[in-house]
Amino acid sequence: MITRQQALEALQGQLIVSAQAYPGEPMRDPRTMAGVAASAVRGGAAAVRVQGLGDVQATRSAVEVPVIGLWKDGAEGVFITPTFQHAYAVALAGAHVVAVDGTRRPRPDGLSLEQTTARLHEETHALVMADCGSLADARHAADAGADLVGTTLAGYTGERAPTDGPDLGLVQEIRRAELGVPLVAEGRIHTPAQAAAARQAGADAVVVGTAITHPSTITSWFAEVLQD
Ligand SMILES: CC(=O)N[C@H](C=O)[C@@H](O)[C@H](O)[C@H](O)COP(=O)(O)O
Repeated sequence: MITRQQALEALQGQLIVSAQAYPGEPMRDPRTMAGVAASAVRGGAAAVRVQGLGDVQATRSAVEVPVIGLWKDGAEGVFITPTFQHAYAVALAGAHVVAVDGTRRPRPDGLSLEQTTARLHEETHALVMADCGSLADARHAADAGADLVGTTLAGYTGERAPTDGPDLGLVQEIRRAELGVPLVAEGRIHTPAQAAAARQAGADAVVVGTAITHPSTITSWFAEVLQD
């Protein structure tokens, strides 16, 4: 049993690895993704982030580090754990931290982020990570009671232009705003140097997904440079 405080302390200064396979992909299978997550832990990940109830359950059994769970429903608008029911199910599946859409956009169930967070805190032991796309989102999420804020949606919501690598400018802005909640840099961190730069910019923890756990994308990076 990992307590809230232990989960937050375990993440401080650390690498979190996101292991996700997308609909229709060959690796989209809970046992496979739990194995990928466990491999990341062997390599030094202090926590893992996985998608879908089956992957959360399988990963909980496969690793002893905190599990950040989410449930993607769709691929546009508010789709990362969009409603309280999605979030509650992710918590019941065993996630220590539930990652939810942390933007200021209306949620499909009509609840505010604050109501969603409060109900999750009341009804489960899970922490809430708000996946944000801007400083205004992060501020709003911290006010709404989120336990962690992430830059996960930077460049995906129209509020900020997508950057080639991580949006370090947003990391710096959120750090400077001193919101009083841990800040997680996430999104397009593709190299160890970028992970270090995200820490340098003020992130308390860094999530790397694609560059560690998405073989078809990594393969394409190599294949592209060999073509002419
Ligand atoms: C925008 C969105 O849907 N992000 C998702 C959130 O869970 C994942 O698809 C990303 O892989 C994850 O955020 C890690 O980012 P990257 O794979 O760039 O290291």
